[in-house]
Amino acid sequence: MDINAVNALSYEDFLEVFGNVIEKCPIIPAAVWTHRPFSGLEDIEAHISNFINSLPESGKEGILRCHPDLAGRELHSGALTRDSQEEQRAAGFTHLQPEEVSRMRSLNSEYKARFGFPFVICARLNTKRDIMRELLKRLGNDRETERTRAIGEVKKICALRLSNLVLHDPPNSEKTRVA
Ligand SMILES: NC(=O)N[C@H]1NC(=O)NC1=O
Repeated sequence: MDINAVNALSYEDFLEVFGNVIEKCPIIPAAVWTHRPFSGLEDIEAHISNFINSLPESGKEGILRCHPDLAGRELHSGALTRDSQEEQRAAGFTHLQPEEVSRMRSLNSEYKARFGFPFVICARLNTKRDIMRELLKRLGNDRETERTRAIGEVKKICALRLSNLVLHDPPNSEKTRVA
């Protein structure tokens, strides 16, 4: 879909397509829709980022809490969103050894007990080994540093989800090619 097609979407259709670019937070694309017409993919991304930045800390933590655990129980129960399932598969979490599953679950619990929100990282940009190493390292952060870090990862996840939905071509390039 190119940006002209995005700008032509009704509110309902926009939400249907972009509703999960921030995991289980359709209110974010719903708020951003008001800013149409978008000049391109980066413009949508910037509006989403500004909206998130404008939230109080409790709102940012709320976004983090909408994310499922990596290698959590939902991975094999079919309860994940299609996006999350695919991202966790890409990082290698669908084929963990039993000891890796227990390690991830115990680190995830430790992290949640320390910060009050789940550990979030962009799975597509990391291998399972990187993720385990980061989880251990980030456990040493303070809550504010960690909240900021995790929201940065939410934005990376969003950028990749958006790039799967919107063509990078500048507007009208299709028409130019056809002509
Ligand atoms: N907890 C967590 O990081 N979850 C996620 N990361 C990602 O790339 N997709 C997710 O659902």
